[in-house]
Amino acid sequence: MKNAVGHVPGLAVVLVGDRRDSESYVRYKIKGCEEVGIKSLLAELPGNCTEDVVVDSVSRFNEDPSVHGILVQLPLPQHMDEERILSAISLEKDVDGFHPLNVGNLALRSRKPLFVPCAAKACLELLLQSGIELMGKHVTVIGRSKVVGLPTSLLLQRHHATVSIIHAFTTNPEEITRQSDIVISAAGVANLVRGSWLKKGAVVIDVGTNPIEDPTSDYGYRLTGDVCFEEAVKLASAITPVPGGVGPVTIAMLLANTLDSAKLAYGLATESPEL
Ligand SMILES: NC(=O)C1=CN([C@@H]2O[C@H](COP(=O)(O)OP(=O)(O)OC[C@H]3O[C@@H](n4cnc5c(N)ncnc54)[C@H](OP(=O)(O)O)[C@@H]3O)[C@@H](O)[C@H]2O)C=CC1
Ligand SMILES: Nc1nc(=O)c2c([nH]1)NC[C@@H]1CN(c3ccc(C(=O)N[C@@H](CCC(=O)O)C(=O)O)cc3)C=[N+]21
Repeated sequence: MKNAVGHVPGLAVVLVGDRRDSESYVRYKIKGCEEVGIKSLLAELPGNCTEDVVVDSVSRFNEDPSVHGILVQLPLPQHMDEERILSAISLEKDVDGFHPLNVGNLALRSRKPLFVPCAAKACLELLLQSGIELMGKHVTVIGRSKVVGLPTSLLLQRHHATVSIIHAFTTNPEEITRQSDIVISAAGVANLVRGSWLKKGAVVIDVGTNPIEDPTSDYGYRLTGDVCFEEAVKLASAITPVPGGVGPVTIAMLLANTLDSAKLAYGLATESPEL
């Protein structure tokens, strides 16, 4: 085994524009890096810059050997081609797991992606660490985005769960969730999932982080989940709160992906960890 002393993992974050929520999520990520000894680099670009400027920034981080993970904070400004920018991140540094090849390899059970998106990994980690069996269980994922819903549903299928996916065009979503052993909500709609949507004993994971106005808070808003917690907590056998639930675990998974990437780069690991 090679001596790991002196090897410092590095994470580069590209933040385009000045959305307050994005700025605060990026701050959490950088704080997380500081806490565990990962070097962080931040490229802050103006919202009106060109797509090429963002791609150039990504390319510089691709070339930088001290950087093992690159994250382009989403959403990007409307005028930018998200697909092009995310595809510019080199596969070995795609710690967000959004590169089409990583997504494709997650979908193909005969293959293994280098990195799995952090929020999906966080949901799985919460379930596994809580000793919740997945094989044969009916899991409903609300949302099908590249960031959360899609990778979560793919990852759970790899763990042999039977997965239903609900999106904005699903009629009678509550009929589906009421039959589910586990409900994972990532719709970005405050209080979407009511107590009446759940069967007794269901496991509920609330990924949603929705800002709602709150004049009593320092920032004028506070975060609430997709799940009506007061109702759901009466039925659920286990439930995650917002804040203080999936979010901090997502950050931990980003740090874990960055460490895994550094290990591969320094030859301290030969393949990505099992999913
Ligand atoms: N805690 C954490 O670690 C993280 C939290 N988040 C939070 O998770 C939430 C989702 O994020 P993200 O996936 O990026 O958001 P997107 O807006 O990209 O995706 C939302 C998904 O939810 C679906 N949806 C929207 N409204 C409804 C509805 N009324 N009923 C059913 N489905 C609906 C959409 O369907 P359609 O495809 O049909 O449009 C879409 O697939 C946000 O609140 C975000 O802040 C995100 C990442 C990490
Ligand atoms: N390229 C990219 N990758 C992402 O992973 C990504 C992204 N873009 N864009 C936005 C969403 C959102 N997201 C969150 C991560 C952590 C918390 C989090 O830690 N929340 C805490 C703190 C909330 C607070 O108090 O402000 C909590 O829920 O307790 C929330 C949301 C990652 N995302």
